[in-house]
Amino acid sequence: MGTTPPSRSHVVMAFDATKDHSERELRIAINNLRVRGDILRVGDTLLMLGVLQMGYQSKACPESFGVISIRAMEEEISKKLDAYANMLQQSAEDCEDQGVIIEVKITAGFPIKNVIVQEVISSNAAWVVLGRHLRRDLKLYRWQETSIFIPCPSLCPYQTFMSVKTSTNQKSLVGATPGPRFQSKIDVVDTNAEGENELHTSLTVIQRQRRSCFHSKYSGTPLLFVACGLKTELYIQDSMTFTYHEIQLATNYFSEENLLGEGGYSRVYKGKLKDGQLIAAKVRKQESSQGFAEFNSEVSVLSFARHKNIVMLLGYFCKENLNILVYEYICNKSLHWHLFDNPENVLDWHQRRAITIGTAKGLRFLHEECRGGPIVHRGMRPSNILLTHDLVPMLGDFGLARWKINDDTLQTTILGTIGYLDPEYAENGFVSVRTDVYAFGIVLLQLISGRKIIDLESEGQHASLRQWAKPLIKKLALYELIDPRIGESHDTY
Ligand SMILES: Nc1ncnc2c1ncn2[C@@H]1O[C@H](COP(=O)(O)OP(=O)(O)OP(=O)(O)O)[C@@H](O)[C@H]1O
Repeated sequence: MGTTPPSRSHVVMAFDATKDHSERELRIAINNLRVRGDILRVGDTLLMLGVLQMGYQSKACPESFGVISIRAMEEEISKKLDAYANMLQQSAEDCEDQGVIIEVKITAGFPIKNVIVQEVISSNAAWVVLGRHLRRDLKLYRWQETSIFIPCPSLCPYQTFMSVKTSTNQKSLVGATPGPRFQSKIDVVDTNAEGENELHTSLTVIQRQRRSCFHSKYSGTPLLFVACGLKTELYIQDSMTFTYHEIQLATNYFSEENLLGEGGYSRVYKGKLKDGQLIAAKVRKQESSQGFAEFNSEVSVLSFARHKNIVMLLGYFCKENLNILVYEYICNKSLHWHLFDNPENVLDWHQRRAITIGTAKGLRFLHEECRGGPIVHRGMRPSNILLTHDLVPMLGDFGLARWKINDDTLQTTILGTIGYLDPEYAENGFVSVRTDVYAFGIVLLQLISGRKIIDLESEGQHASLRQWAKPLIKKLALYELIDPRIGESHDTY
């Protein structure tokens, strides 16, 4: 190998993203790089650079580089970025154990070699590893005087390693203007190369990048870094940390009077912070390992899911076996309490309608608008819908929530409450946003009818809400579904 590269901070692994690469192929390539030990070191960043040769069209026909083609490219890049981020999840976790961060970047540009060169310069890379499809292009580079080529084990599809001198020889090496290191949106960059011979071509690049952030405790966290390169997750974690003492004081040392309730995995205490903010502190039962998974899930999901119909996580405390989540306090109990435990003040039709719409908005936000991809709540039921004093619904209890990084259904352990589980999930463990939509449908039936999942006062099949409601819905006898306690107050339309 000879020379030691001047900078060890970045290693670029470039591949042709126009071609298909399997997860296994990428994992083997990265593993091979890791086990060598001389290229990737602790503290390094491995940039997985996928190059799409889409810009070629634009070069041939620049006027076609309009809004439509850019949009198509953006979509293609986003799709690829999601797919590769997904495929690299496991490798990123492996690398993280070794102190190496993986970044994924998809760039559409032409000519492909200039795109790589630009990236090498802008990331100040110490090494470049080229995928086999790109290898033949290597001949075109004038890098030989500063490069060392290393043959790779045959299994590895990334067959050429190259060390580049990034500090002194940048311009003479490549002759392309360095692009911005991180971009916060998709950018179109046109640069005229100033280098020699074949590198005298115009370079058109559209790119998008993500930095991997694989939470060491909750691997379901998606890649959220679109381009800015900031470690958003770490920032949130640091700023959201409470001390144990703060929570102790706020809850009057977790006194019984402050106990709001007890779930399967935790106890929830009301409290008041020094600045007057009311909180609900959810303390995990130490014996519960499922509780620890739930704790991580809530932190990961609620750190990013902020919406007017979603309970806000203010912070948390986490030390060894002691995990506490700190939420804003929601003052008016749960929908379950209002529907089933508060016979004196029955919710009227309009209130139920507003609660339905607010709940649906919270759910739509999770499924369609949340940063980082769809979130499946998996615990949609009236006891997890908290109400404010003016009956605004707030979705809570994200212990079972999962990121859904792509559109495929995800198979998982079946957790949830019987009666709200859709058949696909209950029978096979396939979870998707439809899991929540089904549960929402059941909650909707409960809001309309005021009935529990199992009505102990009814007999036989009629005891089950779903079996009771289904034939009525089928024959469109919808008025028969309506809670008799609200009489004629409903809006027929
Ligand atoms: N942010 C909050 N504000 C006010 N009360 C809350 C808040 N979060 C939870 N609670 C209340 O604390 C109690 C326990 O909540 P938790 O979510 O742990 O229980 P659960 O949903 O009943 O049970 P499980 O965890 O088994 O699903 C419930 O009565 C709930 O209404």
